[in-house]
Amino acid sequence: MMQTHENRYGVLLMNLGSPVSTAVPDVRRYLKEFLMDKRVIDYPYLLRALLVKGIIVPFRAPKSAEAYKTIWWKEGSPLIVLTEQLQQQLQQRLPVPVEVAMRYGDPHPAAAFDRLLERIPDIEEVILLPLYPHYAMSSYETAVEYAREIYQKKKYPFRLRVIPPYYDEDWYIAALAESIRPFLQEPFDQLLFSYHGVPERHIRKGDITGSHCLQQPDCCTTSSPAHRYCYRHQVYRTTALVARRLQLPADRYSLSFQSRLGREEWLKPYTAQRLAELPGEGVKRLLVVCPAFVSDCLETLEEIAEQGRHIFMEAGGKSFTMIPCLNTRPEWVAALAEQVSAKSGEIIQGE
Ligand SMILES: C=CC1=C(C)c2cc3[nH]c(cc4nc(cc5[nH]c(cc1n2)c(C)c5CCC(=O)O)C(CCC(=O)O)=C4C)c(C)c3C=C
Ligand SMILES: [Fe+2]
Ligand SMILES: [Fe+2]
Repeated sequence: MMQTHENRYGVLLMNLGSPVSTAVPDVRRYLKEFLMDKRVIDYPYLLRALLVKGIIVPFRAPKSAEAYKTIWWKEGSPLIVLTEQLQQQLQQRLPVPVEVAMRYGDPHPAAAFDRLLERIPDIEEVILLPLYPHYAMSSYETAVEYAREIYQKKKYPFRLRVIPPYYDEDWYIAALAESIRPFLQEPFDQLLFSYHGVPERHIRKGDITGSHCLQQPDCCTTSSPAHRYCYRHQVYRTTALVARRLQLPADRYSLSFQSRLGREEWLKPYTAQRLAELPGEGVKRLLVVCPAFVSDCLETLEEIAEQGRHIFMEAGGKSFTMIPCLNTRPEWVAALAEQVSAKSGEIIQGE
């Protein structure tokens, strides 16, 4: 690849990560790393260690391993395979190197930074593109802070630029809405936007005003500087913008939160509960989309497409259609390529 001054940069796609296999010890190792993250389970270290290593992981690892077995592909974890395919597709559209890193497990961000440096020894900038459209302490924030820590510790010679959360950006909304549009051609009663949940406490903790989030029912639709870090506001916004673009009336779509873990109150309504209730409310033909995930993964392929479908059909549903994540849709790849080329992100380090 011929390097001019303008293209002495590289791209790093960052996603969550998966276990290396569906064997219980591998799932245990992955869950430990994931749940010991202080931004995921944000209790004091000793309490977190006791809870995670003593209670959650021993019970959850065998169950999660079984769940992973139902969705695993011959090439590996869908999340990893789809992220690598996205990398390859993006690479075909860009004149600069594209690498992948995961927040948990492999490939590690240090290995990805090293590869970028190897591919362009005089590289000036790395653009970090988190594959999370919304800001949450347990997703976007932990990925970016982890990459930043490694970047600072290893004193890399390039700048690090980060693409901010894109939950309300036209290029993301257009790609998401157009991925949904073909599914609206068949008769349906409602489109459910199911987002990964987080504890309500995380939302209050991230409130930079200290007095806005979850203090009144309409906090997320009342303008506030807190929204920059409010996951609930951001998913409401994505939903409203996609619905507007698709001209969906208010009674044809709704929003819920999935994947709750533990006993705390998480964002509501819970997806599993709504799936059990919807048929009784006359919603018999359901479409489901999961916009918190860019790549299909355990939480879409197993929790929604398998378990969620079962709950809905048992409750009297007639049809359940799962809309795939953006994965490697050409419009999505093209939109990402354009964003990266525009270098519109914030320089977080090395200015
Ligand atoms: C306290 C626990 C968790 C929080 C908070 C959380 C937030 C969060 N997670 C994602 C995206 C993904 N999570 C995935 C799996 C997964 N999530 C948790 C726990 C929390 N997530 C666990 C324990 C697991 C592992 C599987 C299981 O045992 O249920 C995945 C899929 C990974 C895969 O390999 O396919 C994704 C993706 C977001 C976006 C988020 C906050 C908004
Ligand atoms: Fe999760
Ligand atoms: Fe809010």
